[in-house]
Amino acid sequence: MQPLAPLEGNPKLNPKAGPGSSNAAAGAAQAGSNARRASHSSSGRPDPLSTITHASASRIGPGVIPTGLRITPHDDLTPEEKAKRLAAYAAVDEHVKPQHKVIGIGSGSTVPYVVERLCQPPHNNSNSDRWYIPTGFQSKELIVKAGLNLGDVDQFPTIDVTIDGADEVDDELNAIKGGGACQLREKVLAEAATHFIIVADSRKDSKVLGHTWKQGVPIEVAPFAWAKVFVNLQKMGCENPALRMGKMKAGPVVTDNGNFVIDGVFSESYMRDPAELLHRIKMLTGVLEVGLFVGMAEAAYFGYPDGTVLARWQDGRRQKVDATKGLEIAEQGKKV
Ligand SMILES: O=C(CO)[C@H](O)[C@H](O)COP(=O)(O)O
Repeated sequence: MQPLAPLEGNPKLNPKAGPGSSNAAAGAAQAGSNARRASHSSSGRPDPLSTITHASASRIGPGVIPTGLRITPHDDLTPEEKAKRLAAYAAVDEHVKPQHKVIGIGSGSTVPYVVERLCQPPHNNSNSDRWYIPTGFQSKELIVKAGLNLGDVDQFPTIDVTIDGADEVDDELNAIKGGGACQLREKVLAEAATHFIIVADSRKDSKVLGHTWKQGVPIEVAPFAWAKVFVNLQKMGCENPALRMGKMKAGPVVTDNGNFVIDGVFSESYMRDPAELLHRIKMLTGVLEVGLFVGMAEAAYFGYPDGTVLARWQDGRRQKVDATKGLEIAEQGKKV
């Protein structure tokens, strides 16, 4: 087997490498990936810098051209989906300001409505010089399909606002997250954000964690260490920890970071002190992140099936919010 030729060996880029040259085949194999990116300096040699793509030019597979977001008419949504949309719209309208240039996008089924609203007036007017940072594959696709500028947290370690879903939120805005196995990146983006805002439907609005989310606390672990962490969780009193298994895939769920997830149910006394529980689980060697977000959210927006949205703040304030501003577009089922 020949190793892949260096960029210079690509016959499309280097006229000297003819069809008979040893580099031709390997060069042709590379052509697809390089031709789009490479440009040439005046000497005719590829400019090495041109292989570094600007983040906004990154595209996933067939979605090379942004497809835009199809907005489902509001009346066609189920009451739960309407509630998610209203919560997302309200949070965007209240927290994303024109001066915000770096926005973190969470994961789950509520977050697409966040992106939908960000693509509508007046928010879309600020999008050309804004960067969007995903918390995983799903949100990356959302950003790319919407034609928004895609960045990453290593380029933007400080984020203006991150908006994300949650599996359950308690009275003090502590949250369980990781139902979609994205908790590691989600927590990095929540922590990097000046404002971290949760959006959810009313089923997530709870008093004590574990009351409505019965699946347990999602814990991301290094694959080789999963069994050791599993036993340590049992020793802590975790009830029936479960290695999360894939659907339509033999074996465990593998996160966007290549790790496994253990879901651990803990007693109510543990769940009433999520800061202590988080600390204890995180101290287990092999644990990479815990889906307990303690004291991180500034506000949470809960959509109710009757069309109202409740905003809860970390200081205990509760407020009904008008979430209907963006619905004019949503009601028409437009594409943005
Ligand atoms: O933490 C998450 C993914 O890891 C999600 O934000 C959480 O599961 C909520 O998802 P949804 O909006 O679908 O209820």
